[in-house]
Amino acid sequence: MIKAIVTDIEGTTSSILFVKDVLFPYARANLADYVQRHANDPQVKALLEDVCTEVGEQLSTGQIIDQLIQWIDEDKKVTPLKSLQGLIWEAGYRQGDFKGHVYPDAAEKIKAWKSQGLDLYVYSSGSVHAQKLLFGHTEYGDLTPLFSGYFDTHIGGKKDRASYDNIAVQLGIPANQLLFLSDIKEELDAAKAAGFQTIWLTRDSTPDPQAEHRQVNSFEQISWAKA
Ligand SMILES: CSCCC(=O)C(=O)COP(=O)(O)O
Ligand SMILES: [Mg+2]
Repeated sequence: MIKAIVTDIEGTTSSILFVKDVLFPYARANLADYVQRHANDPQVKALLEDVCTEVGEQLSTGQIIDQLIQWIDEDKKVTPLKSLQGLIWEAGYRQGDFKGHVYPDAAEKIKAWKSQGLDLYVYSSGSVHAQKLLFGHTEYGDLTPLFSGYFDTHIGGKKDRASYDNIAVQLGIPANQLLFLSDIKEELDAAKAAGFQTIWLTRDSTPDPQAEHRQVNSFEQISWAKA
């Protein structure tokens, strides 16, 4: 029996191309200007210090910007980078430069599950702020009221079993009553090791019935046995 669903974003509810071709380039193009203008804001200042801690040395603002750009280019899931990206995307969403992409089948199922009484959570490498912005600005309107909570890399990396142990403890739900949805096998392996049920979104390829986690290419195909 499933009590709650925890979903990934990129490649699962939302297109990889939206993240890679819209969000990441927008953050890259606006990063230097944003950091220079906000370097003394307490929140940004703390994030810039976290970058220095992460690399293990004191860097100038220019060096921090270069490091952040390198991490964007390498798609590194480093917590201060993900937090800064969220702050930069905020302006893009508010100005209407882009909308948060959500596949129609995902939007429909998320609404249906919520109305059936399931609790829905997000677990993404994007910061909680970025997650709320994406689901708050979709072509189906604001989907954030459908979610009961959000997790990002502050709880741990998505390929680490301990992160899923922590999520289950925080939710107060036995892991075997939690369903995790993702497009990345290593994330699903970690969730399964923690006792979660798992479904693998393949989106652009035909599901493989022999795969280690049940594969589907649309939320429409997601179902489970009712105990
Ligand atoms: C919150 S949208 C931006 C997604 C993002 O920054 C990212 O790194 C994708 O991570 P995910 O864990 O959703 O695959
Ligand atoms: Mg993903």
